[in-house]
Amino acid sequence: MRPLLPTTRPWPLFDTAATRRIEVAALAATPDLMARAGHAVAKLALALRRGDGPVWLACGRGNNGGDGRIAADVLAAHGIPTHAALQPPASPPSLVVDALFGIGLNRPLDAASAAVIEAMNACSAPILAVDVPSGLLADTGQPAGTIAGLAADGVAVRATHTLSLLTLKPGLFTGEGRALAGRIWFDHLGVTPAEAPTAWLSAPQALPASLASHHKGSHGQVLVVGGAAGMQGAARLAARAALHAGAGRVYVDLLAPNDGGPADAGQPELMCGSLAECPLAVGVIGCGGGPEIAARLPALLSALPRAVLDADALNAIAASAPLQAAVASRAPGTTVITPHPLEAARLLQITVQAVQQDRLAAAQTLARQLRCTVLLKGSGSVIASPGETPTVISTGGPALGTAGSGDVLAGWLGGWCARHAAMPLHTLACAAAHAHGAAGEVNHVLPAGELIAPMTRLL
Ligand SMILES: NC(=O)C1=CN([C@@H]2O[C@H](COP(=O)(O)OP(=O)(O)OC[C@H]3O[C@@H](n4cnc5c(N)ncnc54)[C@H](O)[C@@H]3O)[C@@H](O)[C@H]2O)[C@@H](O)CC1
Repeated sequence: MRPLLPTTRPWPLFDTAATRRIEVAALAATPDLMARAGHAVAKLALALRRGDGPVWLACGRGNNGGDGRIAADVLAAHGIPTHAALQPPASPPSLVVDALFGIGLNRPLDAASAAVIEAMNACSAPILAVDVPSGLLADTGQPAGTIAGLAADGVAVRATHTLSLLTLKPGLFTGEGRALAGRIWFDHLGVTPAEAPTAWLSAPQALPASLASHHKGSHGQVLVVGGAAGMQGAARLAARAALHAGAGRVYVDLLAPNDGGPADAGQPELMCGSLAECPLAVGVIGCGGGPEIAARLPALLSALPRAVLDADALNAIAASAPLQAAVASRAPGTTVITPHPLEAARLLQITVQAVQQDRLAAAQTLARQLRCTVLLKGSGSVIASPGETPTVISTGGPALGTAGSGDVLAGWLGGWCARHAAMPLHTLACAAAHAHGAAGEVNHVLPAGELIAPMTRLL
């Protein structure tokens, strides 16, 4: 057994309904699934235990608790002191096994359950969550919350490790799931699902290498339109990213007066240009665009063959039904939008909380409404396109939470759309988001422009 991430292969994710169907189908041939699950938990528990104290197994009433009770028996058979109860042991535990709730959690927590979760979180020992950290919804990666009036709303186990059993669940990889699950392990219990996945978990994607005969004309053009007064850096970051992603030519159309100056004094390869000069370019539209971008959008949306729409372009589209219709009427497979949760909320006319409550559903709804690829940013970015199984990005971290990081992603994606013109936008969006996330997995502050060099090294 080894931790799942980082992964070199994509993994299928299955929501609760699919997991239950898989479980029913598997139980016919493999009636000892729970014994397998309990043994897997015990095996990992043995490896994670720190010190000589008892292993505290907090076991709920359902099958998640059943896994925990079998693990307790296996550990005891190995001579490990165990404490299978909802109250903590008298002496500090060497490991906490959270087997309170798994995929069966389907309503807000009551005070008693919240208290058990808080007691687990208060332990200094590592916490191994069985299947899903208790309190977290397996489908969405959001805490189930507590019944009205409890102070501990949103309480969930903060696991150091989670052993996902039978299937991998989407909620472990998006929303709060990434923060609560800790290091994720997986045991398929010997079952190969026949179901189509609910979503895919991303892996690095190899893109086609250039041929020796390729030249700058083969590598496509990008036109970045944005950079209103005071926000020109956003457009320049996007343009630099497009350049380093390998676009043959990158033009910048700054919305603030540039008085004949260079597109970017620090990056002489970038050129000034406009829609009239490069009508066949991939558009990267909206980075630092301000309200001024709205007036440019109708012409850009009707002319450019491929477009990445970001930031203020999305705010303008959210505020205008004709612009929404213009996006939706573009040819299928030619448009990507890259909203963060607030931009997605504006586009969907719902709250940010509603977007975050079910990020997969929000991205899929937007993709359907605007008939385009949606890259919903945030912890566990989600890519959805009409007719495609969505992808959850397995990379990323808080270092990406800085101004300009989204501009780099939009520009990079635009660069890849230009260079790899034959590849589907959905694939390119997944690949770009994965690479961007991988570059951001550092434990130090990372100004957005400094994402570009590690992304280049990942090529
Ligand atoms: N059946 C099997 O053979 C297998 C079961 N597995 C385990 O079984 C788990 C699913 O088991 P269950 O379907 O029994 O579900 P759980 O064990 O997650 O919990 C179900 C129980 O909790 C109750 N409940 C839900 N939300 C509650 C709340 N907020 N407050 C209080 N009670 C609440 C439900 O009414 C139900 O009684 C998986 O997560 C996994 O750990 C896996 O080991 C795979 C094999």
